[in-house]
Amino acid sequence: MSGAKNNATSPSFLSDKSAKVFVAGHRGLVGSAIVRKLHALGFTSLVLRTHAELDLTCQADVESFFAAEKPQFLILAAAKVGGIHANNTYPADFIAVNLQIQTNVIDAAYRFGVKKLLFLGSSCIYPKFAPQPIPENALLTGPLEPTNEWYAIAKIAGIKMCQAYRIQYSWDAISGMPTNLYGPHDNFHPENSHVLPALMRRFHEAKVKGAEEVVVWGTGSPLREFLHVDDLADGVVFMMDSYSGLEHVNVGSGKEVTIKELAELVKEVVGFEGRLVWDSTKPDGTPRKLMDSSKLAGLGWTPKISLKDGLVDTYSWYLENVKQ
Ligand SMILES: NC(=O)C1=CN([C@@H]2O[C@H](COP(=O)(O)OP(=O)(O)OC[C@H]3O[C@@H](n4cnc5c(N)ncnc54)[C@H](OP(=O)(O)O)[C@@H]3O)[C@@H](O)[C@H]2O)C=CC1
Ligand SMILES: C[C@H]1O[C@H](OP(=O)(O)OP(=O)(O)OC[C@H]2O[C@@H](n3cnc4c(=O)[nH]c(N)nc43)[C@H](O)[C@@H]2O)[C@@H](O)[C@@H](O)C1=O
Repeated sequence: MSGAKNNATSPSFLSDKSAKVFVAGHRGLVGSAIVRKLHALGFTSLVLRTHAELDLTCQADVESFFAAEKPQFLILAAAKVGGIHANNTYPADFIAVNLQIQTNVIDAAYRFGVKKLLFLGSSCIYPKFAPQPIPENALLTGPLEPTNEWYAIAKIAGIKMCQAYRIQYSWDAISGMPTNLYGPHDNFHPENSHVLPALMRRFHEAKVKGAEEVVVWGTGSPLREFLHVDDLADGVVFMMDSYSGLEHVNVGSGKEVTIKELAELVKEVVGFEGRLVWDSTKPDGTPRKLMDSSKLAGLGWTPKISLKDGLVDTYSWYLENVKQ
């Protein structure tokens, strides 16, 4: 990353709590956590639009929105998101919708005077067999995991778009790469969600029905790193205030578990007492994707919420908000 004009900076994010901040995707897992965090910090002028109010895949509508609202800061948490099955089943949606949203939003944000933008990618941008823990510079060093390469290609394009606008226009666009996330407002869809909310719902429903077994996908051997979304929101605000660089930044917990260990933990938190049955016809995906988050730690940020505490918090949210 040498030789680039990458020193664009903007005024401190936290110094003006009345600044207009557009949180795109504010009803999702990540966007809602960022809104909670910004409200707790005293931000008074958040700009929020649901998907129904503003379809970010529509360039003309995005332009009209920016022309009218002129936000000063932008956190891009709107995207087409899903677990391994959804990624594998709807590749056209994952590449097209994500390219459309991020291209429209990043370009309009620059042209309509946003001072700083943070783009959210994902740990799936890295090669399937990247060195572990995965450093930022492992990007584009090997083939991607096939189950999510369409989504990953879109996310890589988003990182590169932020870099290109920083280099050509000295514009303060940064990218954060979160690991697998979970928490309140997650998607608990039985097939299209990520593993943690999928298992929480399946164990809960099995407990209520008195079922003897629950099916879990794959072999149980893949390793995953999980971060509570409130930690991510804290990290995003930290980056908005403290990071202005060309390279994307990993945001992880630094702790990994096998899917089998995760399943046992979710089972315990939910209180399901039956057996686990492994469906090895379902894909395992990447064998391991622990990120090296030492760059963010070196800047002064570390996560706080343990997986066990985060699961208890998420299950209590699920009981109050989702279960029938
Ligand atoms: N969940 C995870 O484990 C991880 C997520 N990330 C990244 O974090 C970001 C947020 O993900 P997450 O919160 O989990 O996703 P969610 O699916 O929970 O939320 C996505 C949000 O995007 C909005 N949205 C989707 N399509 C459009 C559209 N065409 N126009 C306007 N808004 C739209 C949705 O709006 P509405 O609610 O109104 O429909 C929703 O608020 C994404 O960039 C994702 O890649 C990265 C790593 C892991
Ligand atoms: C965040 C990340 O999320 C996706 O990648 P992933 O990490 O593979 O995500 P996942 O949560 O869906 O699965 C994790 C593991 O868990 C196993 N597994 C068991 N039982 C269930 C189950 O019931 N549902 C799901 N979804 N998985 C299950 C599953 O077989 C796999 O081995 C990317 O597509 C991409 O979107 C991305 O960036």
